[in-house]
Amino acid sequence: MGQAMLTGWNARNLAPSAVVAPSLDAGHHAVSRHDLFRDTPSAVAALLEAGTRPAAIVLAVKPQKADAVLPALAPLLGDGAAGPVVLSIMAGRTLAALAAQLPAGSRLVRSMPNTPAAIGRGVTVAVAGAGVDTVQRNLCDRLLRAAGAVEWVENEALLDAVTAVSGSGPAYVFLLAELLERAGTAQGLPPALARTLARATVSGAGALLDALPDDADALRRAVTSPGGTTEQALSVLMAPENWPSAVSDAVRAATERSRALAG
Ligand SMILES: NC(=O)C1=CN([C@@H]2O[C@H](COP(=O)(O)OP(=O)(O)OC[C@H]3O[C@@H](n4cnc5c(N)ncnc54)[C@H](O)[C@@H]3O)[C@@H](O)[C@H]2O)C=CC1
Ligand SMILES: O=C(O)[C@@H]1CCC=N1
Repeated sequence: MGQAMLTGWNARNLAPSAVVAPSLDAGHHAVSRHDLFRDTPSAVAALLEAGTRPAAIVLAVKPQKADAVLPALAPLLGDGAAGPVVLSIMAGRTLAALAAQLPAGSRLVRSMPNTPAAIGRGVTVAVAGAGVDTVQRNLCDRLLRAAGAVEWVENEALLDAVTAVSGSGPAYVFLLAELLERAGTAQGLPPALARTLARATVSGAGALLDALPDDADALRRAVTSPGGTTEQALSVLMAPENWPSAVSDAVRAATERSRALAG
């Protein structure tokens, strides 16, 4: 996901210097390839040796790796209140859990992006922790907005359901493409044609949803001729025990998993 975000920044020509908040010294980098170092202590040492103090540190490791990575950031954070803003994209990991492993007063933002970030079509929800100032919040907003839309919320508890809907959501859509391809092949389509149709249908429908102001249910109804083929398919999919309960159960399970990853 960190790579997808960096791809998004690069695709939009947001070089590190371009995302530095105007009020910060020119030598301060909001993001650099150091962020991609796999070895956090080495990356921290390299930044300190270069005299570079980042304006933001993006935490994009697995939540399960956080315990190993967070303490290694301390030399960069110094006195937390005066240090860089730490922008986490880790699922589940709460602001309180992050704060407990970072110098006192560290300025923290928790966010949940999704993988369409790689083409600038992601959507992220973010929540700012105590003490994050306007400059830091704007910096995080610019970093996240380079990857797509950004929504800020005040209530951190919403992040678990956000993770279940939009963070994990692309996987549900890709699964639909997989299942459509498989079902088309089962109905006799050559596999290559089934693949082409499934991909084009999922991406085309998504693009239509994006391009038109209509609600999803209106677009669905527009496809559905009375007595036609779509109606037959939807009578299966929309049966309460099928997609309505499956999607609801899936989002509930993901929400609960996010809560369990709190740390
Ligand atoms: N994959 C997704 O769609 C989304 C993932 N996230 C969050 O992003 C985070 C990363 O998830 P993925 O990108 O899926 O995992 P990933 O395994 O693709 O990426 C994790 C990265 O962390 C690096 N890494 C591992 N140990 C490290 C260390 N000690 N120091 C520095 N880097 C280290 C790995 O080399 C790898 O590049 C997770 O916290 C996840 O919850 C958030 C939104 C969406
Ligand atoms: O599966 C996960 O835990 C991460 C968070 C949202 C998407 N991928």
